[in-house]
Amino acid sequence: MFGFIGAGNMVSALVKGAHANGFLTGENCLITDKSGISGPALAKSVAGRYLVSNLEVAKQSDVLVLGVKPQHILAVLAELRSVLETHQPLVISLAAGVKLEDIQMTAGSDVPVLRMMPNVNAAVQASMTAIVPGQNCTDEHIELALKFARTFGEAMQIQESELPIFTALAGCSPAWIFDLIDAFAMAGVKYGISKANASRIVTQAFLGSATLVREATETGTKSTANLIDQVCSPGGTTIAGLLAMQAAGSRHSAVEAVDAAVMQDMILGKK
Ligand SMILES: NC(=O)C1=CN([C@@H]2O[C@H](COP(=O)(O)OP(=O)(O)OC[C@H]3O[C@@H](n4cnc5c(N)ncnc54)[C@H](OP(=O)(O)O)[C@@H]3O)[C@@H](O)[C@H]2O)C=CC1
Ligand SMILES: O=C(O)[C@@H]1CCC=N1
Repeated sequence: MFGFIGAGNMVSALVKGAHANGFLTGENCLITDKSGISGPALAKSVAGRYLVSNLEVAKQSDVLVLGVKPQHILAVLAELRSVLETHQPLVISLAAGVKLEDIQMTAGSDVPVLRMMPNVNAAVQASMTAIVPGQNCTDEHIELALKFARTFGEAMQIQESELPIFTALAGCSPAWIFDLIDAFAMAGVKYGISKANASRIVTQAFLGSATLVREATETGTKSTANLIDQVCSPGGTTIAGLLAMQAAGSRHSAVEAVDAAVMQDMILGKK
């Protein structure tokens, strides 16, 4: 049985993806929340069961996914500690920043805990998800977590020290990419195209470019630099635009975004 505490943006995306895959069904999915609004709606959409109490969900779950904000996760774990120590479900934290050490200490020293960092693209089974197992996780726990994560995209096991940069590059980047898509679409509007058409054009460009990069890098045929060269005709429109974009700080702003996210991850971890 999979239990979800929190039914917000991330859990909704992940449950939707895992349900589309057929992994989560009405039979193996329990959901709870705080307000009694988002949880019942999510449970209904996947034919899962909504329970009003965190403790009830924890008692009935073999895998307990904590999808509450980083600021709330330790309080929720403290509330559940005695149930977790007795039942020993695999506890999966989605929280950015909050360290395994703190999760373990609050959940109880024998409880298997694991950090997972998915992203909202899980809703369309296109997340890039990392898992970091804690000291009590067995190979079976790790396999189960990877199997679960692969129902809503790709998944990999990494070290906890790599999670801040992974969180920036995979967890946060969808928002930055949505913002870029919106910015290019607004440029289309400036030139008289409707926002809807401009968004559709730009979205297909992002989708196609990402697919091409993945194919070229996986087959080892071309690097991203080769692909850039392929589009930039000498004296053409693309090189003019690319140099303008770089002069405006596009590359620097990407690194600045990552730096700020990594810094915020550290701040969340200290709270
Ligand atoms: N959003 C994202 O793209 C990503 C988020 N994450 C992580 O996922 C976690 C959730 O983020 P996100 O989904 O965006 O947050 P949301 O605010 O959308 O959702 C948080 C959920 O937690 C519930 N909640 C809060 N307190 C309690 C409580 N005491 N008991 C039970 N439920 C509670 C809320 O209930 P209610 O709905 O009733 O208010 C809500 O459903 C965070 O830790 C974040 O770091 C990780 C990767 C990506
Ligand atoms: O903004 C956040 O903190 C969460 C973690 C990664 C994406 N959203």
